[in-house]
Amino acid sequence: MDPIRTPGLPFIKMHGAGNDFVVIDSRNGAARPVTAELARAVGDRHRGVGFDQLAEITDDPQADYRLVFWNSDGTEAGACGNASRCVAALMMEALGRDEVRFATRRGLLRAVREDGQVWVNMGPPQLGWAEVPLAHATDTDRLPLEGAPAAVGMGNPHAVFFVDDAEAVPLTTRGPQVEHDPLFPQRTNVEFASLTGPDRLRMRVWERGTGVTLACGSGACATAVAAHRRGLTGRRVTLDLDGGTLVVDWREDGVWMTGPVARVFDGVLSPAWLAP
Ligand SMILES: N[C@H](CCC[C@H](N)C(=O)O)C(=O)O
Repeated sequence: MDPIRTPGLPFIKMHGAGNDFVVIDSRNGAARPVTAELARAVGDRHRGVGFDQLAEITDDPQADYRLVFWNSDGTEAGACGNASRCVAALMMEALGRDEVRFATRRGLLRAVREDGQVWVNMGPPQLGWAEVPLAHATDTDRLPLEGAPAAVGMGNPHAVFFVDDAEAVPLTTRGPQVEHDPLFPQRTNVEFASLTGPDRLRMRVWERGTGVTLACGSGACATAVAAHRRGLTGRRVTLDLDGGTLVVDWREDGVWMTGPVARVFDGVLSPAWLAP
């Protein structure tokens, strides 16, 4: 056997506005190699590859494919907007189509390519307290927490704070405090946003199970929805995140989102590393 080109587990490294992913294709009856332990090991930026989320593509009888999302702490995420866009771009290319339907824990989602941009419909926002989920009945537009954030579910929970200056927020202290607040029985992703122009927001994010990331698609959707509910913006919003700009459009049939997609490299996890 060639000692350098060894077989192993192939993956693709991608990012969407700096929100980075390892994509593993487990379709066609391939054994499902991804476990919480593997996700943690691959997610380690020093000893593994590093990612914000690992997206595993699997077979689904009702859709073109199914997506399973893992955080770098080994927990599963119910939704991931940027990985959904990245994988949709990959699958549109592979299938030679401008539209794909994929299954997630939340249900069937759709992505389309329009004018070279991949848009994903993340579904309608979940605005009831039990859907987010929150620990008890309360107004999701203004939670009884310091800073009165809004709670929005996008298949995963989000707490959105509107602040004068998102740049000034101490993300690494406020983020984990809110993530672990007892009001969120499944913990929460945390966004801080400030209005910078008409229908334009600056947003920074602390992700549940991952920490500070350069962008978060479901977080951008949740923030746009919360901003519109508060009368701060219209239904189509541009969000400037640390790693790039996302556009969200809250339409009749769900919250659509688009932004940049990059395929960075194709790699193979070596068998020796996989089974030391
Ligand atoms: N980066 C993702 C969201 C990951 C959310 C995850 N941290 C969770 O536990 O819900 C996005 O683009 O939507």
